[in-house]
Amino acid sequence: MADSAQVPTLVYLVTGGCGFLGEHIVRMLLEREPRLRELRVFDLHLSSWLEELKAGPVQVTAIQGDVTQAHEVAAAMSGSHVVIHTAGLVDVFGKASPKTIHKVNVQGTKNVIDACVQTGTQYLVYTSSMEVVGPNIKGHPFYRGNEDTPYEAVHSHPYPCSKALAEQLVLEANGRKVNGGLPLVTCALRPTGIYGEGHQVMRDFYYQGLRFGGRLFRAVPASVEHGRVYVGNVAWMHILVARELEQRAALMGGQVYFCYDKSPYKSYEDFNMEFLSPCGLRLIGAHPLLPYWLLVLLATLNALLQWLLRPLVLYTPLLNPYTLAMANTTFTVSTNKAQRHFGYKPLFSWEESRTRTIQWVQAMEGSAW
Ligand SMILES: NC(=O)c1ccc[n+]([C@@H]2O[C@H](COP(=O)([O-])OP(=O)(O)OC[C@H]3O[C@@H](n4cnc5c(N)ncnc54)[C@H](O)[C@@H]3O)[C@@H](O)[C@H]2O)c1
Ligand SMILES: CC(C)[C@@H](O)CC[C@@H](C)[C@H]1CC[C@H]2[C@@H]3[C@H](O)C=C4C[C@@H](O)CC[C@]4(C)[C@H]3CC[C@]12C
Repeated sequence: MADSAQVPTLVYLVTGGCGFLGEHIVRMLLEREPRLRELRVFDLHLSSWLEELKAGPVQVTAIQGDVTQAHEVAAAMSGSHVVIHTAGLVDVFGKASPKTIHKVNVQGTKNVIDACVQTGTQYLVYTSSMEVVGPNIKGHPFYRGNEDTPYEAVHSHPYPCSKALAEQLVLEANGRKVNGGLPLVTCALRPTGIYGEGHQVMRDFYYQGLRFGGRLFRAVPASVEHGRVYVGNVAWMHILVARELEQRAALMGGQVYFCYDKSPYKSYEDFNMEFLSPCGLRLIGAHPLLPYWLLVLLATLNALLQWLLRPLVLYTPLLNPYTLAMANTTFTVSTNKAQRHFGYKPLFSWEESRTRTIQWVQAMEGSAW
Protein backbone atom coordinates (compact mmCIF):
# COMPACT_ATOMS: atom_id res chain seq x y z
CA MET A 1 0.00 0.00 0.00
CA ALA A 2 1.40 3.40 -0.94
CA ASP A 3 2.58 5.49 2.00
CA SER A 4 -0.59 7.52 2.28
CA ALA A 5 -0.57 8.05 6.00
CA GLN A 6 -3.40 10.52 6.12
CA VAL A 7 -4.77 10.57 2.58
CA PRO A 8 -7.90 8.33 2.38
CA THR A 9 -6.97 6.01 -0.48
CA LEU A 10 -7.38 2.49 0.90
CA VAL A 11 -10.17 -0.04 0.46
CA TYR A 12 -10.72 -2.52 3.28
CA LEU A 13 -12.95 -5.59 3.16
CA VAL A 14 -14.22 -7.07 6.45
CA THR A 15 -15.88 -10.48 6.14
CA GLY A 16 -18.27 -11.27 8.99
CA GLY A 17 -18.47 -7.53 9.56
CA CYS A 18 -21.92 -7.74 11.13
CA GLY A 19 -20.90 -10.21 13.81
CA PHE A 20 -19.97 -9.65 17.45
CA LEU A 21 -16.27 -8.98 16.69
CA GLY A 22 -16.88 -7.77 13.14
CA GLU A 23 -19.11 -4.89 14.23
CA HIS A 24 -16.45 -3.61 16.63
CA ILE A 25 -13.80 -3.86 13.88
CA VAL A 26 -16.04 -2.01 11.39
CA ARG A 27 -16.89 0.80 13.81
CA MET A 28 -13.29 1.16 15.01
CA LEU A 29 -11.92 1.26 11.44
CA LEU A 30 -14.21 4.21 10.70
CA GLU A 31 -12.99 5.96 13.86
CA ARG A 32 -9.30 5.13 13.76
CA GLU A 33 -8.11 4.36 10.22
CA PRO A 34 -7.51 7.74 8.49
CA ARG A 35 -6.31 6.10 5.25
CA LEU A 36 -9.71 4.49 4.64
CA ARG A 37 -11.53 5.56 1.45
CA GLU A 38 -13.97 2.64 1.26
CA LEU A 39 -15.02 0.03 3.83
CA ARG A 40 -16.72 -3.05 2.44
CA VAL A 41 -18.76 -5.04 4.95
CA PHE A 42 -19.35 -8.59 3.70
CA ASP A 43 -21.73 -10.81 5.63
CA LEU A 44 -24.31 -13.53 5.16
CA HIS A 45 -26.66 -11.51 7.36
CA LEU A 46 -26.41 -7.72 7.00
CA SER A 47 -27.45 -5.65 10.03
CA SER A 48 -29.63 -2.56 9.98
CA TRP A 49 -27.07 -0.50 11.95
CA LEU A 50 -24.91 -0.42 8.81
CA GLU A 51 -27.18 2.23 7.33
CA GLU A 52 -26.21 4.79 10.01
CA LEU A 53 -22.54 4.37 9.05
CA LYS A 54 -23.13 5.52 5.49
CA ALA A 55 -23.52 9.14 6.56
CA GLY A 56 -19.80 9.57 7.24
CA PRO A 57 -16.87 10.58 4.98
CA VAL A 58 -15.83 6.98 4.31
CA GLN A 59 -17.80 5.07 1.71
CA VAL A 60 -19.39 2.09 3.52
CA THR A 61 -20.44 -0.66 1.11
CA ALA A 62 -22.67 -3.36 2.56
CA ILE A 63 -22.36 -6.64 0.64
CA GLN A 64 -24.66 -9.53 1.42
CA GLY A 65 -22.69 -12.62 0.54
CA ASP A 66 -21.54 -16.10 1.48
CA VAL A 67 -17.86 -16.95 1.96
CA THR A 68 -18.59 -20.49 0.77
CA GLN A 69 -19.36 -19.01 -2.67
CA ALA A 70 -16.00 -18.24 -4.29
CA HIS A 71 -17.42 -15.93 -6.94
CA GLU A 72 -19.18 -13.79 -4.32
CA VAL A 73 -15.98 -13.45 -2.32
CA ALA A 74 -13.94 -12.53 -5.41
CA ALA A 75 -16.48 -9.92 -6.48
CA ALA A 76 -16.43 -8.32 -3.04
CA MET A 77 -12.62 -8.49 -2.89
CA SER A 78 -11.90 -6.90 -6.28
CA GLY A 79 -10.04 -3.60 -5.80
CA SER A 80 -9.49 -3.95 -2.05
CA HIS A 81 -6.06 -3.47 -0.46
CA VAL A 82 -6.71 -5.31 2.83
CA VAL A 83 -9.10 -8.06 3.88
CA ILE A 84 -9.90 -8.78 7.53
CA HIS A 85 -11.50 -12.21 7.53
CA THR A 86 -13.62 -12.78 10.65
CA ALA A 87 -16.59 -14.54 9.03
CA GLY A 88 -17.15 -17.95 10.50
CA LEU A 89 -19.46 -20.35 12.30
CA VAL A 90 -18.61 -20.09 15.99
CA ASP A 91 -20.44 -23.16 17.17
CA VAL A 92 -19.63 -25.48 20.08
CA PHE A 93 -23.28 -26.00 20.94
CA GLY A 94 -24.34 -28.26 18.08
CA LYS A 95 -26.28 -25.62 16.14
CA ALA A 96 -24.59 -26.48 12.83
CA SER A 97 -23.44 -29.79 11.38
CA PRO A 98 -19.71 -30.62 11.27
CA LYS A 99 -19.95 -30.48 7.49
CA THR A 100 -21.38 -26.95 7.54
CA ILE A 101 -18.80 -25.76 10.07
CA HIS A 102 -16.02 -27.08 7.85
CA LYS A 103 -17.59 -25.61 4.71
CA VAL A 104 -17.84 -22.12 6.19
CA ASN A 105 -14.68 -21.99 8.27
CA VAL A 106 -12.28 -23.91 6.03
CA GLN A 107 -13.64 -23.70 2.48
CA GLY A 108 -14.72 -20.13 3.16
CA THR A 109 -11.20 -19.22 4.22
CA LYS A 110 -9.77 -20.94 1.16
CA ASN A 111 -12.12 -18.88 -0.98
CA VAL A 112 -10.86 -15.70 0.70
CA ILE A 113 -7.24 -16.66 0.03
CA ASP A 114 -7.98 -17.58 -3.59
CA ALA A 115 -9.82 -14.28 -4.05
CA CYS A 116 -6.76 -12.38 -2.78
CA VAL A 117 -4.58 -14.17 -5.35
CA GLN A 118 -7.12 -13.71 -8.13
CA THR A 119 -7.82 -10.01 -7.52
CA GLY A 120 -4.41 -8.84 -6.32
CA THR A 121 -5.35 -8.03 -2.72
CA GLN A 122 -2.04 -8.18 -0.90
CA TYR A 123 -2.87 -8.15 2.84
CA LEU A 124 -4.94 -10.75 4.70
CA VAL A 125 -5.63 -10.65 8.45
CA TYR A 126 -7.38 -13.80 9.69
CA THR A 127 -9.30 -14.14 12.94
CA SER A 128 -8.17 -17.49 14.24
CA SER A 129 -8.74 -18.68 17.81
CA MET A 130 -7.04 -19.90 20.97
CA GLU A 131 -8.74 -23.19 20.20
CA VAL A 132 -6.27 -23.85 17.41
CA VAL A 133 -3.94 -24.61 20.33
CA GLY A 134 -6.33 -25.89 22.99
CA PRO A 135 -7.57 -27.02 25.35
CA ASN A 136 -6.82 -30.38 23.77
CA ILE A 137 -8.99 -33.49 24.05
CA LYS A 138 -6.72 -34.78 26.84
CA GLY A 139 -7.60 -31.83 29.08
CA HIS A 140 -3.99 -30.69 29.38
CA PRO A 141 -3.80 -27.23 31.00
CA PHE A 142 -2.19 -24.36 29.09
CA TYR A 143 -1.10 -22.08 31.93
CA ARG A 144 -0.11 -18.55 30.91
CA GLY A 145 1.52 -19.85 27.75
CA ASN A 146 2.66 -17.91 24.69
CA GLU A 147 2.94 -18.44 20.94
CA ASP A 148 6.07 -20.56 21.42
CA THR A 149 4.91 -22.69 24.35
CA PRO A 150 5.04 -26.40 23.47
CA TYR A 151 1.56 -27.94 23.69
CA GLU A 152 -0.03 -31.05 22.16
CA ALA A 153 -2.79 -29.52 20.03
CA VAL A 154 -5.13 -32.49 19.55
CA HIS A 155 -8.75 -31.78 18.58
CA SER A 156 -11.83 -33.84 17.79
CA HIS A 157 -14.58 -31.21 17.89
CA PRO A 158 -15.52 -29.76 14.46
CA TYR A 159 -15.06 -26.12 15.49
CA PRO A 160 -11.44 -26.21 16.71
CA CYS A 161 -10.56 -28.59 13.87
CA SER A 162 -11.94 -26.10 11.36
CA LYS A 163 -10.11 -23.15 12.93
CA ALA A 164 -6.83 -25.07 12.93
CA LEU A 165 -7.17 -26.07 9.26
CA ALA A 166 -8.17 -22.53 8.24
CA GLU A 167 -5.27 -20.97 10.12
CA GLN A 168 -2.87 -23.39 8.47
CA LEU A 169 -4.20 -22.40 5.02
CA VAL A 170 -3.71 -18.71 5.85
CA LEU A 171 -0.16 -19.10 7.13
CA GLU A 172 0.85 -21.34 4.21
CA ALA A 173 -0.52 -18.75 1.77
CA ASN A 174 1.96 -16.14 2.99
CA GLY A 175 4.30 -15.26 0.13
CA ARG A 176 2.09 -16.58 -2.68
CA LYS A 177 2.09 -14.29 -5.70
CA VAL A 178 -1.14 -12.39 -6.19
CA ASN A 179 -2.41 -11.01 -9.48
CA GLY A 180 0.14 -8.35 -10.45
CA GLY A 181 3.08 -10.36 -9.14
CA LEU A 182 3.36 -8.99 -5.60
CA PRO A 183 3.51 -11.37 -2.60
CA LEU A 184 0.46 -12.06 -0.40
CA VAL A 185 1.16 -11.12 3.22
CA THR A 186 -0.94 -13.03 5.77
CA CYS A 187 -1.26 -13.04 9.54
CA ALA A 188 -3.47 -14.92 12.02
CA LEU A 189 -4.74 -13.54 15.33
CA ARG A 190 -5.76 -15.93 18.11
CA PRO A 191 -8.22 -14.35 20.55
CA THR A 192 -8.92 -16.20 23.77
CA GLY A 193 -12.57 -16.00 24.93
CA ILE A 194 -13.79 -12.62 23.73
CA TYR A 195 -16.21 -10.65 25.92
CA GLY A 196 -17.89 -7.28 25.64
CA GLU A 197 -20.85 -5.51 24.11
CA GLY A 198 -22.79 -7.92 21.92
CA HIS A 199 -21.41 -11.21 23.32
CA GLN A 200 -24.18 -13.78 22.80
CA VAL A 201 -22.93 -16.31 25.39
CA MET A 202 -22.85 -13.59 28.06
CA ARG A 203 -26.39 -12.69 27.06
CA ASP A 204 -27.38 -16.35 27.43
CA PHE A 205 -25.87 -16.53 30.93
CA TYR A 206 -27.69 -13.34 31.92
CA TYR A 207 -31.10 -14.57 30.82
CA GLN A 208 -30.44 -18.02 32.33
CA GLY A 209 -29.77 -16.26 35.64
CA LEU A 210 -32.98 -14.26 35.36
CA ARG A 211 -34.91 -17.47 34.76
CA PHE A 212 -33.51 -18.90 38.02
CA GLY A 213 -34.46 -15.93 40.16
CA GLY A 214 -31.19 -14.04 39.73
CA ARG A 215 -29.05 -17.09 40.51
CA LEU A 216 -26.40 -18.95 38.54
CA PHE A 217 -25.04 -22.23 39.89
CA ARG A 218 -21.31 -22.88 39.89
CA ALA A 219 -20.25 -25.81 37.76
CA VAL A 220 -16.53 -25.05 37.46
CA PRO A 221 -13.91 -24.76 40.25
CA ALA A 222 -12.76 -21.17 40.82
CA SER A 223 -9.18 -22.42 40.43
CA VAL A 224 -9.60 -23.19 36.71
CA GLU A 225 -8.34 -20.10 34.84
CA HIS A 226 -9.80 -19.25 31.44
CA GLY A 227 -8.25 -16.49 29.35
CA ARG A 228 -10.59 -13.70 28.27
CA VAL A 229 -9.99 -10.58 26.17
CA TYR A 230 -12.14 -7.50 25.61
CA VAL A 231 -13.68 -7.22 22.13
CA GLY A 232 -12.48 -3.64 21.70
CA ASN A 233 -8.88 -4.70 22.22
CA VAL A 234 -9.27 -7.59 19.80
CA ALA A 235 -10.67 -5.18 17.21
CA TRP A 236 -7.78 -2.79 17.84
CA MET A 237 -5.21 -5.53 17.34
CA HIS A 238 -6.80 -6.41 13.97
CA ILE A 239 -6.60 -2.79 12.86
CA LEU A 240 -2.99 -2.41 13.97
CA VAL A 241 -1.94 -5.60 12.18
CA ALA A 242 -3.71 -4.47 8.98
CA ARG A 243 -1.88 -1.14 9.23
CA GLU A 244 1.59 -2.56 9.95
CA LEU A 245 1.60 -5.59 7.64
CA GLU A 246 3.00 -3.63 4.67
CA GLN A 247 5.93 -2.02 6.47
CA ARG A 248 6.76 -5.13 8.54
CA ALA A 249 5.88 -7.89 6.06
CA ALA A 250 9.16 -9.75 6.60
CA LEU A 251 8.62 -9.87 10.37
CA MET A 252 4.84 -10.27 10.58
CA GLY A 253 4.03 -12.23 7.43
CA GLY A 254 2.99 -15.81 8.20
CA GLN A 255 2.94 -15.15 11.94
CA VAL A 256 0.33 -15.90 14.64
CA TYR A 257 -0.40 -13.62 17.58
CA PHE A 258 -2.52 -14.29 20.65
CA CYS A 259 -4.94 -11.48 21.42
CA TYR A 260 -4.49 -10.30 24.98
CA ASP A 261 -5.07 -7.42 27.37
CA LYS A 262 -5.15 -6.81 31.13
CA SER A 263 -8.37 -8.75 31.78
CA PRO A 264 -7.85 -10.79 34.97
CA TYR A 265 -7.24 -14.51 35.01
CA LYS A 266 -10.37 -16.16 36.49
CA SER A 267 -12.59 -19.14 35.95
CA TYR A 268 -15.05 -18.65 33.11
CA GLU A 269 -18.00 -18.33 35.48
CA ASP A 270 -16.27 -16.05 38.00
CA PHE A 271 -15.12 -13.81 35.16
CA ASN A 272 -18.67 -13.53 33.85
CA MET A 273 -19.82 -12.47 37.31
CA GLU A 274 -17.61 -9.37 37.02
CA PHE A 275 -20.39 -8.09 34.76
CA LEU A 276 -23.43 -10.04 35.95
CA SER A 277 -23.06 -9.39 39.71
CA PRO A 278 -23.39 -5.58 39.27
CA CYS A 279 -26.57 -6.39 37.34
CA GLY A 280 -28.11 -8.28 40.27
CA LEU A 281 -27.16 -11.91 39.57
CA ARG A 282 -25.45 -14.19 42.13
CA LEU A 283 -23.21 -17.21 41.53
CA ILE A 284 -24.29 -19.85 44.03
CA GLY A 285 -21.58 -22.02 45.58
CA ALA A 286 -17.93 -21.44 46.45
CA HIS A 287 -17.34 -24.86 44.85
CA PRO A 288 -19.24 -26.71 42.10
CA LEU A 289 -22.62 -27.68 43.53
CA LEU A 290 -22.56 -31.04 41.78
CA PRO A 291 -19.77 -33.63 41.56
CA TYR A 292 -17.94 -33.66 38.24
CA TRP A 293 -19.19 -37.14 37.34
CA LEU A 294 -22.79 -35.92 37.69
CA LEU A 295 -22.05 -32.87 35.52
CA VAL A 296 -20.58 -35.22 32.91
CA LEU A 297 -23.75 -37.31 33.07
CA LEU A 298 -25.97 -34.23 32.70
CA ALA A 299 -23.86 -32.93 29.81
CA THR A 300 -24.11 -36.32 28.12
CA LEU A 301 -27.87 -36.39 28.62
CA ASN A 302 -28.03 -32.94 27.02
CA ALA A 303 -26.11 -34.27 24.03
CA LEU A 304 -28.46 -37.26 23.78
CA LEU A 305 -31.51 -35.01 24.03
CA GLN A 306 -30.09 -32.75 21.32
CA TRP A 307 -29.70 -35.77 19.05
CA LEU A 308 -33.18 -37.15 19.78
CA LEU A 309 -34.94 -33.79 19.42
CA ARG A 310 -33.03 -32.65 16.30
CA PRO A 311 -35.80 -33.72 13.85
CA LEU A 312 -38.26 -31.60 15.84
CA VAL A 313 -36.40 -28.74 17.50
CA LEU A 314 -32.83 -27.46 17.87
CA TYR A 315 -31.92 -27.99 21.54
CA THR A 316 -28.57 -26.28 22.25
CA PRO A 317 -27.94 -25.85 26.01
CA LEU A 318 -24.78 -24.22 27.35
CA LEU A 319 -23.84 -27.48 29.09
CA ASN A 320 -22.60 -30.23 26.79
CA PRO A 321 -19.61 -32.57 27.01
CA TYR A 322 -17.39 -30.20 25.03
CA THR A 323 -18.27 -27.00 26.87
CA LEU A 324 -17.93 -28.75 30.23
CA ALA A 325 -14.48 -30.05 29.32
CA MET A 326 -13.39 -26.66 28.02
CA ALA A 327 -14.63 -24.78 31.06
CA ASN A 328 -12.81 -27.24 33.35
CA THR A 329 -9.44 -26.95 31.63
CA THR A 330 -7.13 -24.07 32.42
CA PHE A 331 -6.19 -22.11 29.31
CA THR A 332 -4.55 -18.72 29.76
CA VAL A 333 -1.98 -16.80 27.79
CA SER A 334 0.81 -14.46 28.86
CA THR A 335 2.68 -12.95 25.94
CA ASN A 336 3.96 -9.69 24.46
CA LYS A 337 4.67 -10.88 20.93
CA ALA A 338 2.17 -8.44 19.43
CA GLN A 339 3.79 -5.57 21.31
CA ARG A 340 7.27 -6.63 20.23
CA HIS A 341 6.32 -7.13 16.57
CA PHE A 342 3.99 -4.23 15.87
CA GLY A 343 3.72 -2.10 18.98
CA TYR A 344 0.35 -3.37 20.20
CA LYS A 345 -0.89 -2.07 23.52
CA PRO A 346 -4.48 -2.62 24.70
CA LEU A 347 -6.65 0.36 23.76
CA PHE A 348 -8.99 -0.27 26.70
CA SER A 349 -7.92 -0.87 30.28
CA TRP A 350 -9.51 -3.65 32.33
CA GLU A 351 -11.57 -1.05 34.17
CA GLU A 352 -12.85 0.50 30.94
CA SER A 353 -13.55 -2.93 29.42
CA ARG A 354 -15.47 -3.96 32.55
CA THR A 355 -17.47 -0.73 32.72
CA ARG A 356 -18.45 -0.85 29.04
CA THR A 357 -19.55 -4.48 29.35
CA ILE A 358 -21.56 -3.84 32.52
CA GLN A 359 -23.32 -0.91 30.85
CA TRP A 360 -24.22 -3.17 27.94
CA VAL A 361 -25.66 -5.86 30.25
CA GLN A 362 -27.58 -3.19 32.17
CA ALA A 363 -29.06 -1.98 28.90
CA MET A 364 -30.40 -5.53 28.38
CA GLU A 365 -32.41 -5.31 31.61
CA GLY A 366 -36.04 -4.96 30.65
CA SER A 367 -35.27 -5.47 26.97
CA ALA A 368 -37.03 -8.23 25.06
CA TRP A 369 -35.76 -11.67 25.93
N1 LIG B 1 -16.34 -15.06 20.23
C1 LIG B 1 -15.18 -15.51 20.67
O1 LIG B 1 -14.98 -15.72 21.88
C2 LIG B 1 -14.08 -15.79 19.69
C3 LIG B 1 -12.82 -16.11 20.21
C4 LIG B 1 -11.78 -16.40 19.31
C5 LIG B 1 -11.98 -16.31 17.95
N2 LIG B 1 -13.20 -16.00 17.47
C6 LIG B 1 -13.36 -15.92 16.01
O2 LIG B 1 -13.77 -14.60 15.68
C7 LIG B 1 -14.58 -14.61 14.50
C8 LIG B 1 -15.85 -13.85 14.76
O3 LIG B 1 -16.49 -14.49 15.84
P1 LIG B 1 -17.77 -13.83 16.56
O4 LIG B 1 -17.72 -14.24 17.98
O5 LIG B 1 -17.84 -12.39 16.19
O6 LIG B 1 -18.96 -14.64 15.86
P2 LIG B 1 -20.32 -14.11 15.24
O7 LIG B 1 -21.13 -15.33 14.96
O8 LIG B 1 -20.91 -13.05 16.09
O9 LIG B 1 -19.86 -13.44 13.87
C9 LIG B 1 -19.56 -14.20 12.73
C10 LIG B 1 -20.12 -13.46 11.52
O10 LIG B 1 -19.83 -14.23 10.35
C11 LIG B 1 -20.99 -14.26 9.55
N3 LIG B 1 -21.01 -15.47 8.73
C12 LIG B 1 -21.24 -16.73 9.16
N4 LIG B 1 -21.23 -17.57 8.11
C13 LIG B 1 -20.98 -16.82 7.00
C14 LIG B 1 -20.86 -17.10 5.61
N5 LIG B 1 -21.01 -18.34 5.15
N6 LIG B 1 -20.61 -16.08 4.76
C15 LIG B 1 -20.48 -14.81 5.23
N7 LIG B 1 -20.59 -14.47 6.53
C16 LIG B 1 -20.84 -15.47 7.40
C17 LIG B 1 -22.17 -14.23 10.52
O11 LIG B 1 -23.35 -13.77 9.88
C18 LIG B 1 -21.64 -13.28 11.60
O12 LIG B 1 -22.02 -11.95 11.32
C19 LIG B 1 -14.79 -16.08 14.15
O13 LIG B 1 -13.92 -16.46 13.10
C20 LIG B 1 -14.42 -16.83 15.43
O14 LIG B 1 -13.92 -18.12 15.16
C21 LIG B 1 -14.27 -15.73 18.29
C1 LIG C 1 -22.34 -24.87 31.75
C2 LIG C 1 -21.03 -24.57 32.47
C3 LIG C 1 -20.10 -25.77 32.40
C4 LIG C 1 -20.38 -23.32 31.88
O1 LIG C 1 -19.27 -22.95 32.66
C5 LIG C 1 -19.95 -23.57 30.43
C6 LIG C 1 -19.17 -22.39 29.86
C7 LIG C 1 -18.96 -22.56 28.33
C8 LIG C 1 -20.28 -22.25 27.60
C9 LIG C 1 -17.79 -21.67 27.87
C10 LIG C 1 -16.49 -22.06 28.61
C11 LIG C 1 -15.33 -21.74 27.66
C12 LIG C 1 -16.01 -21.04 26.49
C13 LIG C 1 -15.25 -21.02 25.16
C14 LIG C 1 -13.89 -20.28 25.30
O2 LIG C 1 -14.10 -18.99 25.86
C15 LIG C 1 -13.24 -20.10 23.97
C16 LIG C 1 -13.90 -20.18 22.79
C17 LIG C 1 -13.11 -20.07 21.53
C18 LIG C 1 -13.77 -19.13 20.50
O3 LIG C 1 -13.10 -19.27 19.26
C19 LIG C 1 -15.23 -19.40 20.34
C20 LIG C 1 -15.98 -19.43 21.68
C21 LIG C 1 -15.35 -20.45 22.68
C22 LIG C 1 -15.52 -21.85 22.13
C23 LIG C 1 -16.08 -20.29 24.07
C24 LIG C 1 -17.53 -20.81 24.02
C25 LIG C 1 -18.21 -20.89 25.40
C26 LIG C 1 -17.37 -21.73 26.39
C27 LIG C 1 -17.27 -23.16 25.91
